Amino acid sequence: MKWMEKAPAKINLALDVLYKREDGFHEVEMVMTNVDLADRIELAERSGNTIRINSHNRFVPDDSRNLAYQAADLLKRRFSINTGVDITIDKQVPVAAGLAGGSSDAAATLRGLNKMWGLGLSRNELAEIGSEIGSDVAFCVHGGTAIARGRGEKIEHLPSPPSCWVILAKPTIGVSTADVYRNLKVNEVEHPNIQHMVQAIYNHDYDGMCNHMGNVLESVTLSMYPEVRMIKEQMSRFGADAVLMSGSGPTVFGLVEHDSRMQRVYNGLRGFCDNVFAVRLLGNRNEVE
Ligand SMILES: C[C@](O)(CO)[C@H](O)COP(=O)(O)OP(=O)(O)OC[C@H]1O[C@@H](n2ccc(N)nc2=O)[C@H](O)[C@@H]1O
Ligand SMILES: Nc1ncnc2c1ncn2[C@@H]1O[C@H](COP(=O)(O)OP(=O)(O)OP(=O)(O)O)[C@@H](O)[C@H]1O
Repeated sequence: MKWMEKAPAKINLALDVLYKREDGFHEVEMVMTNVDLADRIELAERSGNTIRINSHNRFVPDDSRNLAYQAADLLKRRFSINTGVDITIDKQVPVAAGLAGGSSDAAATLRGLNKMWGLGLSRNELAEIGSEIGSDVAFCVHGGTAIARGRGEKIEHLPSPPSCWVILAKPTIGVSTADVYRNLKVNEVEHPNIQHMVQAIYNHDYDGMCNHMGNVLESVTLSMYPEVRMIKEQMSRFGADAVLMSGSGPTVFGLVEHDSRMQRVYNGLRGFCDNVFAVRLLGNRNEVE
């Protein structure tokens, strides 16, 4: 029997870092939401007791470094499962992009194996297990739109934001999340107002959402990689309503309300950047059911 799960990408509409903690992680407060760009995960029972990763993408590790592998391994150990699993990853989300592709694959694997192995775990239980793999996994288990706090694992659900187009543009560099956090000087950056973003979402206020986007990690990545700044500038020039880097980057996203404007921004960016996507903001939890 085979199980299919969707693993959608996330963007950070707002990302604030409050302070560096004693465990080396940073205390964050961020508003995250899913977009309609997703990997597809196929899970199949496998004879023997091993986990095998299949992927056609050369940047995706096929061993225990893969976050989907780690998700299966955690469940197997914790619940003494003695059967194997084949995990096939149809990679659509760019790798090392700031879009939580690997975290979402891990989350989809947890959701799928929970069903396949009949574990009966709740979303909260799966998210707690997922947060051992990475800070973004808890959000990805739940999906939708949420405020994430702690190191990213404390999730408070929000309603869906106003619907719009999201243009994603990823320059051909990979960014190390650890490097970006390491280079952040919390007291020297401009902090976004998370409460204003949350209020805009509750009010279904598109302009408010655009006006309160902000990411403290952006200035760090921009100073390390000038090409990210160039893409931001181009996206604004072609007419996106608001433009921001997602997570630790390097992907830049632009929100666009109107279809006609979306084509102009998309076509304009294609001239500068190989990896450009025009997708819808999802933000609805049912998308990962
Ligand atoms: C940038 C974001 O993607 C925004 O959603 C997340 O904060 C990072 O999530 P992630 O990639 O799942 O991060 P993890 O795999 O847990 O951590 C990678 C590295 O980032 C740093 N890190 C991550 C999360 C956090 N709250 N504080 C940190 O300092 C740590 O050095 C850690 O070793
Ligand atoms: N299933 C996976 N898909 C993609 N990359 C993976 C996966 N598992 C492990 N990795 C490794 O993780 C690294 C980061 O990939 P990923 O696409 O998750 O980054 P990201 O989008 O920047 O994540 P985040 O936004 O959570 O920081 C890659 O360089 C890759 O080696």
